[in-house]
Amino acid sequence: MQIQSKHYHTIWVKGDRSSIVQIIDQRKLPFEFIIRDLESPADCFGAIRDMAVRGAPLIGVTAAFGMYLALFHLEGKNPEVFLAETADYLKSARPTAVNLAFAIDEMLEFMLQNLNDEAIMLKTLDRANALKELEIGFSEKIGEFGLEIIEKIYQEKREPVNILTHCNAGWLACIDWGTATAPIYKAHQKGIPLHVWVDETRPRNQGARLTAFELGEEGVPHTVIADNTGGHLMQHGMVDVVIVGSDRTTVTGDVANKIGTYLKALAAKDNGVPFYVALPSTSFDWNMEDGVAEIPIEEREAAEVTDIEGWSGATHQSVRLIPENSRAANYGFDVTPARLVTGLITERGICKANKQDILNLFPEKKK
Ligand SMILES: CSC[C@@H](O)[C@@H](O)C(=O)COP(=O)(O)O
Repeated sequence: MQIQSKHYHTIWVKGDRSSIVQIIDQRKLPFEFIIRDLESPADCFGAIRDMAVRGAPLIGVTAAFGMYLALFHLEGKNPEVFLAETADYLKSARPTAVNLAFAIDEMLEFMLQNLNDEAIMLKTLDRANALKELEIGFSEKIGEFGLEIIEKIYQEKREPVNILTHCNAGWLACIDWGTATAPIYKAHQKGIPLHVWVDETRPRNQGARLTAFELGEEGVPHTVIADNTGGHLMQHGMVDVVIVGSDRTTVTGDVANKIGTYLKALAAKDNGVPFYVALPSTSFDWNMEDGVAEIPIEEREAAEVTDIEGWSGATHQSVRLIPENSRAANYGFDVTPARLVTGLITERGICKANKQDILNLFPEKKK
């Protein structure tokens, strides 16, 4: 059963019930469209850890709403201590995406400053909503800058532009627009003919399930491929550009993104295919210099590799994929060194993946 076309944000506060935050549960898409209520920091933690919400900007904003929901659970507690503990707790939900710590730190600072304000509920809600709008605005700007890359390729080629992407860095991951997908949506809206190669993105298949769903909803021509196909396509001139997202990019331009991204970057380098990373400034780690050595890489349950989920008719099923006595490892992300990255598409423009160029774009981050 394919769900009906509908474009939502991926998180919002429930109409007249400001103590309830709602999300689209991404675990059952594209076959089931489920909206879930989050009513506490623990609900937000669970949604992030179990990947009902996922994608760097969205998990940051979900945690921001988690901090807001903490205000409904203050009774009998020391507010300063409880909020600081809640911040640490939410930060521990997933380790790699830096947007999580960014959003939580912003919220904690704001809430501690306004603890004695009788309008703290409203003000904190406004702050969480402002972070949500910030991410949406960043994604849209990324789309405008990234459009220039696709447009230039089309002007030279005069044939549909073939773009390869990995995982889901789309509106589901970013509340609206997406990072890697925003340039694609902008180009499609402008009438530039294009086609997207969608890596399935084992083990959780965010490409096959979510990116393909998104592109289909928007009417963007696309083809889902097994994860190992990209190199072959690049060798045969079938990819004009690779655009991916990022969970954490160092100030030197090393890029952590979904496992398998690094191999795509290597293949792109070997074949002279431009490899772009689209990311908002909230996905930069301004304190890290060496991505391979320093970025914490999430390891998830082996069951995501040993078993595979699918839908048979209206039934959701999970089946074993590997021998009962074989072990499985499940690294969630890898790091693509800056030397393999053609450019970073940010909300302020496109820059090379090196410290000088990144800080020229974000001079306020210079130390
Ligand atoms: C703008 S989304 C960038 C990344 O968050 C995305 O590419 C990705 O790797 C998501 O991983 P996920 O494990 O699904 O949260």
